[in-house]
Amino acid sequence: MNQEHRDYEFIIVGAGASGCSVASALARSKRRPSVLLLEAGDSNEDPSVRVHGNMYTQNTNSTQNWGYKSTPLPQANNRQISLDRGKGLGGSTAINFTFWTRGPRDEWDELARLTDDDAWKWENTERRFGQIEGYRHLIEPGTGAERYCTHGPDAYGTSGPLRLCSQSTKWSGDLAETTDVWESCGYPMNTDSSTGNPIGLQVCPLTGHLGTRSTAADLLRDAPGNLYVRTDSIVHQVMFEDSRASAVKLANGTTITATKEIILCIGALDTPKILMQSGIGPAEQLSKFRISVVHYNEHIGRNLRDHYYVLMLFAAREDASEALHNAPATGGAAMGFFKDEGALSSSEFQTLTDKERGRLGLPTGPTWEIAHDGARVRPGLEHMGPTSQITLFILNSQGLGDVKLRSANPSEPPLVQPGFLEHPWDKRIAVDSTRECLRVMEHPASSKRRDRSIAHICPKSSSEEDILEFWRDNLTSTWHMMGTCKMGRVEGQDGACADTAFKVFGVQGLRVADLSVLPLLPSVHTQTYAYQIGMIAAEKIISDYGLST
Ligand SMILES: Cc1cc2nc3c(=O)[nH]c(=O)nc-3n(C[C@H](O)[C@H](O)[C@H](O)COP(=O)(O)OP(=O)(O)OC[C@H]3O[C@@H](n4cnc5c(N)ncnc54)[C@H](O)[C@@H]3O)c2cc1C
Repeated sequence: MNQEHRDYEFIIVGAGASGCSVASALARSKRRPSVLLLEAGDSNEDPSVRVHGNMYTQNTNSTQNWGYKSTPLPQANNRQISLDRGKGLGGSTAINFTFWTRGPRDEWDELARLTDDDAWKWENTERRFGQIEGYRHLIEPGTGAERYCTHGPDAYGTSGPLRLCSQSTKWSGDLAETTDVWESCGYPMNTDSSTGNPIGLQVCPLTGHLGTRSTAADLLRDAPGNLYVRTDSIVHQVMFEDSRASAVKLANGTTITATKEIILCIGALDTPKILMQSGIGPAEQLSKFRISVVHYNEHIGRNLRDHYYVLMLFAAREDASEALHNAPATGGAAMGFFKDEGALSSSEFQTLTDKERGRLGLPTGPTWEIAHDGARVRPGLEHMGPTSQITLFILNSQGLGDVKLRSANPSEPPLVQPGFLEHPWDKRIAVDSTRECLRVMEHPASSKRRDRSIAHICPKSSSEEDILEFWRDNLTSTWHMMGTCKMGRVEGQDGACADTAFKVFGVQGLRVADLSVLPLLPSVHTQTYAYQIGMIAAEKIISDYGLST
């Protein structure tokens, strides 16, 4: 085993949204501690991997994606679902679809209540967003776009390192029309979702600017010399002296020592895997693979939750994509976050816990989402001619999955079994929301560009049976996995594996600061939560070690 000569005060593993946030804030703190950021993938520096126009396809670049797959899922007709995870500086933010959703203020406040910590309160998360956002307002007055986006340039932070932009310099007629169609069908407009209320039709910002994707790696720009970033460094194990995390062991056998703490930020699938490989996890997993026990915790790897979606494709009369594709920032999806009010009085609702019922009732928390994009000819589907696509997401999915070890070999991917479409609540939302999408496509307002007689990919009918079969054939992950190392006030209570300061129970010197720790599944896209987790963890570490004085 090679022992590296140099020690670091802090070692952060994983350079995604959360890892870059922790590393950047710790390294810039007044005391300038030595911080090593270890990332398995490469630097992602090549400009070709930053083309914002590839926002929906960057995840197909196999060098940037771990390429995990689920186990065959009976509730998805035994299909193995792609569980994309980004690799390289920026992590999943380097391959994601770039939608920036600040989330519901009520859910941030609920996180503050669950953790008994005001750091999570909306007013504090709003302040932190302001610190990292570098928003550019591209809505041009006089183009009609103001009707869809009433906020000004200051709704978001403007001087942070993470470039964001409003969706398009040219407001495509089709994008506006698509939004109008939903409005004609009774859905409300939300012209400013920066305020902590995502409900309604909106055009949310994207993480990119003037054709270039922004990623979490942008937080590392101009970092001081006490931040050491090392790519192509796969961590296999955390090493312990007694029960104190003291070093990490890399795939090449090198060990590197941390004198203060090790912080795992490798995402909700790899974090439980590495914890188990390091001897922290359920007894059954540790004994099955003969891993020396450091601390038993039956909940590591359990409570996996995620959003999932289906795509529906309908014929369109003409290709309206020209304006969008020629714009420096592409996008062109009319988005909508909606609450299924009917489901809130359903029998399926009654099957939920009091806690979950309370959460679903929060005024700003949506239950389903659509991204309805412009009519266009799609690569690989040219034979269909122009099509219009609805992506339909279930946001508060209740099914719990798990992450287990595949073998004792840390190079093997984890064994992941998501709990998609298992819970009656999920089925209820899938049926209600799919019927709504079909209703919108049937509405006379849709007829201007859509050829309503042809649906290429959609349920055979609006019967419950056909809709659920459609979901089983088509559902896939939204890659918003979380919850596999939940935090809580007491070990084991509600599945808690780490305390509310992110410290892993039962050991010292080890924190988890990524989406694994979230005790509730956000009702919007998750990159914003991963950045917040990193920033909040950094605030706690800085305070614990007096690094700001
Ligand atoms: C295809 C796709 C589309 C998405 N679209 C959106 C979207 O539009 N909007 C949105 O808000 N969210 C989106 N997301 C989700 C969002 O990007 C993630 O929730 C967020 O990036 C998670 O942050 P994280 O820090 O927890 O993990 P990640 O960003 O995944 O970072 C984890 C890092 O750890 C590294 N790592 C893993 N194992 C090891 C190891 N053993 N040793 C060293 N390093 C390791 C990885 O290589 C990676 O760089 C999308 C995700 C994907 C995959």
